[in-house]
Amino acid sequence: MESICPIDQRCSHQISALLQPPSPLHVQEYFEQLISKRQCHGIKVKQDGVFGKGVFAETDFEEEQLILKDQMLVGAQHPSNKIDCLVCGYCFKFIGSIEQQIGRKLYLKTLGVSPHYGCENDSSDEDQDNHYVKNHHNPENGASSSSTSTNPLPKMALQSLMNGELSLPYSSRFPLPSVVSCPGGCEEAFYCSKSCAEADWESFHSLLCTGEKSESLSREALLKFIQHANETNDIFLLAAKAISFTILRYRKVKASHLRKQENTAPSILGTSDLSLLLETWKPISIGHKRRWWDCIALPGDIDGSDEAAFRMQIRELAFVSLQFLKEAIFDKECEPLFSLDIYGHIIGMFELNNLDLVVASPVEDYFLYIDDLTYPEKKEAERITQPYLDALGDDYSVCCQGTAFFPLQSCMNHSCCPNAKAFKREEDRDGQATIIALRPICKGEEVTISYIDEDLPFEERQAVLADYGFRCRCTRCLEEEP
Ligand SMILES: C[S@@+](CC[C@H](N)C(=O)[O-])C[C@H]1O[C@@H](n2cnc3c(N)ncnc32)[C@H](O)[C@@H]1O
Repeated sequence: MESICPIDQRCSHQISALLQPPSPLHVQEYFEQLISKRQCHGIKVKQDGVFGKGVFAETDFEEEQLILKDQMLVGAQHPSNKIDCLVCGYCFKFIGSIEQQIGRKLYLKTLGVSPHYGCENDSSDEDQDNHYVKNHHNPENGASSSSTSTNPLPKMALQSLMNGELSLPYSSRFPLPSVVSCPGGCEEAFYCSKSCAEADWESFHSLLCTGEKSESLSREALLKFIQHANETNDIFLLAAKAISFTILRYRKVKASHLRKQENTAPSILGTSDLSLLLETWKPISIGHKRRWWDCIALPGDIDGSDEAAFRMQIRELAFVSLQFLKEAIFDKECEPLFSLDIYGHIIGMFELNNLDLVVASPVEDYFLYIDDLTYPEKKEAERITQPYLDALGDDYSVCCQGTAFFPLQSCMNHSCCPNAKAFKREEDRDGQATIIALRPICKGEEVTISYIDEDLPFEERQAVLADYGFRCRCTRCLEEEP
């Protein structure tokens, strides 16, 4: 039976205001501000294209020229990747040291810590056919953890690597920022600097931290929410970040308004302000969205006659997740954000727009550097490094992987003959999205990327794009359509 969310009924007026597309003027102003902040003046977002919003060149670009570096609005490392890579929880740069990266990964594996922070083998089969998990727009090289570790090393050696007692040859050529702990004491989030720790705390983490300084209502409920997300779909963690971001912005803006009007009657405190909520929700309101259970493609192994039941199952999954989240961080003044309708639309927005978050690993660079040394330095170095490389197996090169919503990049439409692509260059070592021209692009031309492998045949491309909720009408598809 369908679960009823009382907030959907109670706040129907506010929910429809939140889901109303912002006016073209507001959209224009928002993107102009973003473009100026990002200093990527070669592009413009236009709203009147064939596919809604689109990004257009305001200048000529040469082949391989950088078009855009976009900062994410919300993003997260996949839980399963947290064993492989220790990265800043805000900017996603690798942190610690080469020794710490290697030691930590091997140590956690010897402890049998699984991607879901439980016992190994308890969930991997489930993942194989988990219909709720999807790969997002894949920029490039998304190497996945293959867990082919062969030769385990003694725990003592790994601990020495982690705590800095043991250093590996030439590792000082790959310096990483020192690890800064979470100010809330959760021991789950780490940062590259105090400023990243503070920015994350203020934007998202103060409500989602499970440490003793957490500002959540219930750390137990938060832990249940996180566990449920880790066991089902980590997109819920991203949705929680979007909600937390909006609540924290709402409180900040409201406090500053109140400071400005010191004489305002105290009764305004505690009353909900829809226009303020709409203002703080604006960055999310602008993203193209549909309800998750309406837009998700029907998996190939589900019969068409079971479609309604499948969509209901997804809706129920979101409902369960939302109940945990509500218990953990509910805010009466932002009540509509806890409606199932809004939750579904936030997740749908990620489904339709997100880009894979990929940051190359310095551990891979390190081993490649050792491999490139010449005799006798190489032999000497490998005497020490080879056991670690053997223990890591294929996993030595696993990059940071996650998913993120990028406000400007997400306005780029898809083409099966794109003129640009998401591509991390050697120097791009954090979570920003980087868009590069694939060929010369003239001023006025639309900048398009491919969300999928465009080398696939026509029907297969359409099947993969169904996951993104549309049938492609790019020039190539219109020509190839039978
Ligand atoms: C990531 S968004 C791109 C920005 C979007 N046009 C907007 O208005 O926000 C992807 C959505 O744009 C539309 N779209 C993008 N490329 C398309 C294409 N080649 N053919 C048809 N629709 C496309 C689809 O509605 C798709 O779900």
